[in-house]
Amino acid sequence: MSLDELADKEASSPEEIQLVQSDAKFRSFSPPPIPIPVPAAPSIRSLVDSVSDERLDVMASHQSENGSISTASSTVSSLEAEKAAYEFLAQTPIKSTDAHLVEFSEAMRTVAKALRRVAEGKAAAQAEAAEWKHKYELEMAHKQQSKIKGCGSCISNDLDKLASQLTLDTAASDQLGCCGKHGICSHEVLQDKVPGPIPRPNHKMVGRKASFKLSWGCNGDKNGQHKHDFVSFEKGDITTAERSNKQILLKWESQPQTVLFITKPNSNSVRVLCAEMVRWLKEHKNINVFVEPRVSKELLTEDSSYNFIQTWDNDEEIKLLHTKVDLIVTLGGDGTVLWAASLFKGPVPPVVAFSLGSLGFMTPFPSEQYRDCLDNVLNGPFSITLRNRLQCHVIRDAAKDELVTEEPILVLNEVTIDRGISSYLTYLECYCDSSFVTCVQGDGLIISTTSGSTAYSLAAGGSMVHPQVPGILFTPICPHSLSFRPLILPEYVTLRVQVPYNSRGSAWASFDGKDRKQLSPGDALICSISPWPVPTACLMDSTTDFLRSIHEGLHWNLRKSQSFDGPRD
Ligand SMILES: NC(=O)c1ccc[n+]([C@@H]2O[C@H](COP(=O)([O-])OP(=O)(O)OC[C@H]3O[C@@H](n4cnc5c(N)ncnc54)[C@H](O)[C@@H]3O)[C@@H](O)[C@H]2O)c1
Ligand SMILES: Nc1ncnc2c1ncn2[C@@H]1O[C@H](COP(=O)(O)OP(=O)(O)OP(=O)(O)O)[C@@H](O)[C@H]1O
Repeated sequence: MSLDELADKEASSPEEIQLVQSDAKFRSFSPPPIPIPVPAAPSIRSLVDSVSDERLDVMASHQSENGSISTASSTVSSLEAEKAAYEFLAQTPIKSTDAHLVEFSEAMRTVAKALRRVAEGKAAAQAEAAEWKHKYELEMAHKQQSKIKGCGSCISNDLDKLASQLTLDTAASDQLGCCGKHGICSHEVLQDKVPGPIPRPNHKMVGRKASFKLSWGCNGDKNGQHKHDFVSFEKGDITTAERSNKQILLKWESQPQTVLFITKPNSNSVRVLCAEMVRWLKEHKNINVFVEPRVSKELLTEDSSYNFIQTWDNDEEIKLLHTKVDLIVTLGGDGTVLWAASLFKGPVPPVVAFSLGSLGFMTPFPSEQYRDCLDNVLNGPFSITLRNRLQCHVIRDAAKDELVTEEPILVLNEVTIDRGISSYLTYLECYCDSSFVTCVQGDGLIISTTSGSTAYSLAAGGSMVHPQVPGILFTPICPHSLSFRPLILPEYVTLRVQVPYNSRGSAWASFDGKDRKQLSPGDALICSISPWPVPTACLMDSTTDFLRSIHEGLHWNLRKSQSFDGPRD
């Protein structure tokens, strides 16, 4: 449905529907209710004319569409239609004050329609501008990268040079020369830059990144092959050449050297385990360790021999972390994995999540066996789940410059748009690419990744989806409608959620359950899948870990088995 049709649909008043339904009473058949627009400030005569004309149009359309009613409709004359309209108008007197009100409300609707069109146009232009800006930044980054020849994984002498670059630099065009056509090397994975100005190199954090290779197992055969062409159309027949969702393996090409620890705060058990693991990694594996500033203080206060740990002082240094860190270890629950992911606005190193929380959907590694687990991961190869993230842009109606958008926010679970503390229904207009999806009237809407499908979206009635399935979940929260089922959309679409001007209040967006932002009428939120997923290490493989989580974490479909004895066929 186009915006105009939508606006027209909204503009149809109860009187218009009433008009058709009343009119239908005079006929020997009952046509379905078809809204007949009431003209602005009508005279009785013109109203009658328009009603009889419309009536005839309706008859004509029914004749052509449905043969069974054509005989009855052929007996209806324009005279009868006019008479019917007069009778109806006599039942529904229109006073002159009503006529003014009708005229006034029509004018208001026209203004509202025009305002909405302007807002739509502006939001679309802003989204497009943001997209072009992003493309431009990537293009510039690629140009800069292409100046630097060679590949870090192939020319070891270049590694130090590369480490001092702000991004790990490998021209995309060099990829075949670098690692061959099978697999994606770490330099390809990490070549996209964090958007924004190029940060300066920080000598305090200089280190070497281990290179690795990704490969896709095929029908259980882990042969390291990765086909880029999933679909073939040889001889005009379209076939799926390869199934797209394969278990991905990460194989180190050089030894990982640096591990970043992200830990749940205010937990004694986490603090003790962190200290133990850091020391073990340093003493037994000679690994460089980064920790958060809070943890660095804690460790150094406890024991000055932890002076080998590294940390950061400001956000600029956090932006560089992905170029230094080979692995992230999280100690906590799912919230700690979300926190770790939120630190990386661009590429994310593989995450090894140890379970020290209550549910631990995304934390498959048992902390008691950390030595074996870390040994396996550091030696590789190991399975990973590539968890898509959503990139969310808030676009303010009040933004003076159309190019000015707030920094994008990346979420691993979901972005939620709800009514906040307001007691009014949330009223949100939703678009998918350029198509209108629906208006949400209820407590709000969850736009979730498949990883987030087992979090808030699940609680709101959304389906559980395997994290490797490429999709975006569209789940309403308490919709005031009997028919609003959750949707799953393909991962390549862009969603836009707009707070319309005629909304009674603001909406609030929250990102992975944090960072609430107010969305005033006219503001919009634009979401699409980010090019930077979170690779999480699997204990077994993606599917086994997922099924284990829903069984053990959520007790999915737990029921006592029926006893053997009893009635039989
Ligand atoms: N009604 C609800 O179920 C509800 C309400 C608000 C937020 N949340 C979820 O909480 C998340 C934030 O998590 P937190 O730990 O920072 O907050 P939190 O401490 O409030 O924990 C929320 C719970 O959600 C679980 N969880 C988080 N991500 C999950 C996932 N991907 N799959 C399964 N369970 C998951 C956590 O283990 C925890 O038990 C939000 O992203 C949102 O999905 C859920
Ligand atoms: N490194 C961190 N810095 C700041 N806050 C953090 C950090 N790690 C986790 N948090 C926050 O602490 C809260 C609790 O963390 P987490 O969910 O991991 O533990 P939990 O609640 O014990 O586990 P579970 O969610 O499984 O019950 C979350 O809201 C999370 O955002």
